[in-house]
Amino acid sequence: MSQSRVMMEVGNDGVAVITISNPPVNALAIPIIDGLKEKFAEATRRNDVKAIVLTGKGGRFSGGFDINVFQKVHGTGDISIMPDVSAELVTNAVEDCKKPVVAAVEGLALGGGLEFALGCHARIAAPRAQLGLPELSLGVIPGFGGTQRLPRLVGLSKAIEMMLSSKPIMSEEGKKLGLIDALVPSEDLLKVSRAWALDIAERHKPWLRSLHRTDKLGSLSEAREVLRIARQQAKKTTPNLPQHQICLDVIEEGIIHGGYSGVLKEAKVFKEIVLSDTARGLVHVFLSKRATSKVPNVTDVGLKPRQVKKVAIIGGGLMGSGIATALIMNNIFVVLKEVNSEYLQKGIKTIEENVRGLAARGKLTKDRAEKAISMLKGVLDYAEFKDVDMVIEAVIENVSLKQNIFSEIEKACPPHCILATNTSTIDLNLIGEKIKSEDRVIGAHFFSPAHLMPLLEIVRTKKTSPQTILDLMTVGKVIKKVPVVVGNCTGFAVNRTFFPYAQGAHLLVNLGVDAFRIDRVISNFGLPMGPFQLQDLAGYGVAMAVGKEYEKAFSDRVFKSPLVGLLDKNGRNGKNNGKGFYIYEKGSKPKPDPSVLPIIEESRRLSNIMPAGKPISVTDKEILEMVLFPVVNEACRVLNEGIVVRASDLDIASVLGMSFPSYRGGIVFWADMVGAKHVYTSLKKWSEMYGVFYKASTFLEERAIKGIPLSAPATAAATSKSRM
Ligand SMILES: C[C@H](O)CC(=O)SCCNC(=O)CCNC(=O)[C@H](O)C(C)(C)COP(=O)(O)OP(=O)(O)OC[C@H]1O[C@@H](n2cnc3c(N)ncnc32)[C@H](O)[C@@H]1OP(=O)(O)O
Repeated sequence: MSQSRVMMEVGNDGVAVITISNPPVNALAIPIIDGLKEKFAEATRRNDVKAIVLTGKGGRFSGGFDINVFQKVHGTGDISIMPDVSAELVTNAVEDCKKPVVAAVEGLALGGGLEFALGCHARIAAPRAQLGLPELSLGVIPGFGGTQRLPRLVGLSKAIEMMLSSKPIMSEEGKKLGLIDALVPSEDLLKVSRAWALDIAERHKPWLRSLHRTDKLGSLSEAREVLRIARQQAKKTTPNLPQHQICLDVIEEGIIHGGYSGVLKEAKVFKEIVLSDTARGLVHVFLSKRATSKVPNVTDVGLKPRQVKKVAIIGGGLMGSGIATALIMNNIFVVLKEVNSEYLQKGIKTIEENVRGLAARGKLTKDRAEKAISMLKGVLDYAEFKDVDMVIEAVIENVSLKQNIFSEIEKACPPHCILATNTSTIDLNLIGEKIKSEDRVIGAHFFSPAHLMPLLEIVRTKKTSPQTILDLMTVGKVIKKVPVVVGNCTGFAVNRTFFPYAQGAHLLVNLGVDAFRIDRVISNFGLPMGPFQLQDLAGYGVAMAVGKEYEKAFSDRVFKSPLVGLLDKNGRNGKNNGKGFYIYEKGSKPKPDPSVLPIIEESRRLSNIMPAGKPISVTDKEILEMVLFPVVNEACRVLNEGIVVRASDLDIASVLGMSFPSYRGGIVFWADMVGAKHVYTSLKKWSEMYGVFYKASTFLEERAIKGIPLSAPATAAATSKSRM
């Protein structure tokens, strides 16, 4: 097996070309590592081999160590699965090889892939190859010597920037930095690399071992200063991520005690950090994100996605204009329909501002921005709908209005056209009730701002055809979203799961807990802002409108807080009108607004739930759990009802739709780390103290009692209830 995946060919020139072949990205799986060990040993041994070229098949050098192995380590806790690559292979077999080794890099060299190239004696690259060490984004640090060799090739500051940001550079920049020795057209890559390797063998070119170089490191005091500043910055920007400080410590070891000492420390620390909760969470998110593109009976039944070239959007409000922006920026023609020219012009203006704003921030070139804007056409009737491939309705949340629109578009659009709605709450069966083509009705639930937020929740009904789902998934990918296919229910997967989030926070405030403390606890946990600041941002109108929907759908477990109504009555509408829980001043962080306190007091008086009229006393941990465990509880109901294909889809949806911290792996993953039993017993206790809002779901109760993880696949009984 290993032999078939790492190939070696020895040419008449005496150069052995060792090729990694593991499509699609030539990940360094364990058989590949074994194959590399074997081929390097053979090439070193053979007398007819003068020099070696290491390359990857299919236009990609390597996407790094096989991330699935991390998952196995996490599942088993057995770190011995990890092979010794850093010392035994990259250092001893490659860098200290008796024959020169040149890396021929094309497409990408990431993580362990780049680390192999760093261990070679020269690196020749094709244009636009991505070079990077993204390990920190997986919660680990580079483990094949990257923390030592990269600073020695590109300088300390640049190496730290590349590792801490996890962002790759292009081979063109790599050439300027000295990471790449020569940049050559793809077709010449192997030819030039072979010649380069022979030149080293014949001493026409220098035989450089990266680990032995010191010329780019600067003096010890300069290096210490660079590290000090990097540590300070990392502390500020990534306070919950241990891998950043650890990576800097490992880099420092090599600077003080020499590269090989650094390599040894790196290997030791790597084995510890790979087992950290952060690595578990981030690896889970990486693999789960890719799993969302596998939808049973949709992506595995041989259907081919049809191309969507032209989309009509009905409604140019905040959502409609954001969706239109996302589409035109990715080369899809958009027809924007509004009811009158005033609204239409407003919608078009918003879209143009969105696109030009992105160009101003350097996200796309001016030319690309103008091209995108030219792909938009505003209309006031349905004439242009005759050749659209998809319609996305994005009008206000009104059932009969949506039903009328669906009847009209069914007549105006061609028979293959996807009929999508961007509703965030209304039952899709209701929206499609009055038309014949219910198989083409689907939810395209974007998150605001739609041109920036990465999640696309695709809502299917029992009648939606697999082709329609596949086509919308494809559009999602074209516009660079992560499409997650979910079933139909109030709030769908994300908003439904998170409806108790704001309610839990309100319940605590009404029990006497300080609102600003709650926000602090939640943002320290890793969400970008707490629930009250989030409500300020969305405006209280949204909170009141969706609150009513949830009261209708989940009357057995909602908490009705008088607070939002009171804020509204007092003329407050959050950030919109500058009167929220916080004071918003340009250029400074939001500050708690003391004038909101009497309104909170009034709410407490009205709700009258404080035990014996006194505020409850809780720890920060309890605050966190009293806000998030009800969310976990609702997630359990979503899983039980089969609203998502797999638990990890809900993790991805929570990370991308709600900004749940990715390093905690998503809502279900986090709950399993905390333990279903603890979630259940806590909820049980609080439901006895504070009422039905905390009542544990049967799914949670069963799993807690039986010791089954919440993420374990549903039982046969539950599957039969699936809404997918
Ligand atoms: C010890 C070492 O220091 C540790 C390491 O090397 S850790 C690994 C470091 N490398 C990385 O983080 C790179 C991770 N991969 C990526 O960023 C992207 O996959 C990529 C830029 C390589 C390619 O992106 P793209 O073309 O959009 O394809 P993408 O869908 O992401 O990946 C294609 C397939 O390759 C898989 N894949 C990509 N990189 C992988 C890796 N390092 N290990 C295992 N599988 C990998 C993906 O899971 C996906 O599998 P699927 O088809 O079954 O869903």
